[in-house]
Amino acid sequence: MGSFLHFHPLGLDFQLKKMVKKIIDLRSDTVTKPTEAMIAAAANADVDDDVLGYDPTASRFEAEIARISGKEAALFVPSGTMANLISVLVHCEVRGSEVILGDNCHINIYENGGISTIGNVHSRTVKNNSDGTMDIDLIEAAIRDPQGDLYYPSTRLICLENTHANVGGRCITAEYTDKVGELAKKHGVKLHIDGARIFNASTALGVPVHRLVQAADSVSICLSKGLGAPIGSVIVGSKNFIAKAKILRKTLGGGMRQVGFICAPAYVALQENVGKLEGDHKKAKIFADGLNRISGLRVDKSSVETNMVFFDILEDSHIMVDQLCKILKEHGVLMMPVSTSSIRIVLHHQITESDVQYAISCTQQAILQLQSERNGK
Ligand SMILES: Cc1ncc(COP(=O)(O)O)c(C=O)c1O
Ligand SMILES: C[C@@H](O)[C@H](N)C(=O)O
Repeated sequence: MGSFLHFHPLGLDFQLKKMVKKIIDLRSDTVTKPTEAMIAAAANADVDDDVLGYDPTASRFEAEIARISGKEAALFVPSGTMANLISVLVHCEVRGSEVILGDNCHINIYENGGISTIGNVHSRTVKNNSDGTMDIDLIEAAIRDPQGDLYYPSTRLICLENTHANVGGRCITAEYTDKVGELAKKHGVKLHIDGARIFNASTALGVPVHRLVQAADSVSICLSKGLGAPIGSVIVGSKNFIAKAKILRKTLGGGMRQVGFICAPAYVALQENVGKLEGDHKKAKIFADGLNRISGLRVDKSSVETNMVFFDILEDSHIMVDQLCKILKEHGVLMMPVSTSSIRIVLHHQITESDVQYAISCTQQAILQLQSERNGK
């Protein structure tokens, strides 16, 4: 799977809005709009100053997500990027720390190198396999020898990502995570899971979230992805870890006052949308099958485990990704180019099965249009 090209929000010009009645936004599961229930929850939230004291709605929400994840405590933060940044920096609070992470993971590619530029943490990448894991023996080989501290950074953390976005939203099993956790303990290092889509993994594997993250010392969980909240992520971990995370959140400017106003919609998302994830996964499989029936396109069906579909435009089709996305945009279908020959689509609860069929049909028509233009017909 490629990484994103220069990602610029696909701005919608006025003409586009005139031409189509509905935008089918498949760029990400981050694009959902708050539901009426979420808006009502925000408007009626019981709030207070969460810096001077605590916001009651935030506290209730944090307690609930700590319970679900099987951890002692939780902390609401504005984004998944901040959740990962804070988690890594708390684990690696000693100068000269190093984190081991996948070469294709979100923290390594899409978070502006914040763990280094802000946190002075050195990162050491290990190749991500096509299923999102890293070979256990390669992780162990990357752990620095404490005897070499005159030369080497000190390994303090290993990061996993579940589901793994850049390999297609694939799930990491509890058994694999446990093995990495055992390795971490053996070497006295900690384990963080970027669980932006951990609920998708839980749904697809049929394994509770608390079991998937049992071996982790900390987890970041996004409410703003497939769960459909407008804003927010949560860090879960021990009480001591979360206490340190709360201070660092404030240091980073993430201390929020009446935060219940945005926790309330996130709470609604947690209560109402976990059950919809299975439908998102089903729509992804339907989409993948539909694309595979279009000549010139290919989807590796084995990689479609959750709500993401990456598809390739075959070289002999002579079709450019940007050409295809442009025509689809004119028909109200938005997709995310991830390389010069592949495109990502992400399903979410605001995409219907008929939207899926319409998008497949538009893709088929666009391909035919481009091929006939190329053949000069
Ligand atoms: C796997 C993963 N982790 C972390 C993030 C960061 O979340 P946010 O966009 O809320 O910063 C994302 C994307 O949004 C993601 O896909
Ligand atoms: C763009 C990327 O950062 C985001 N996490 C997504 O999956 O859409």
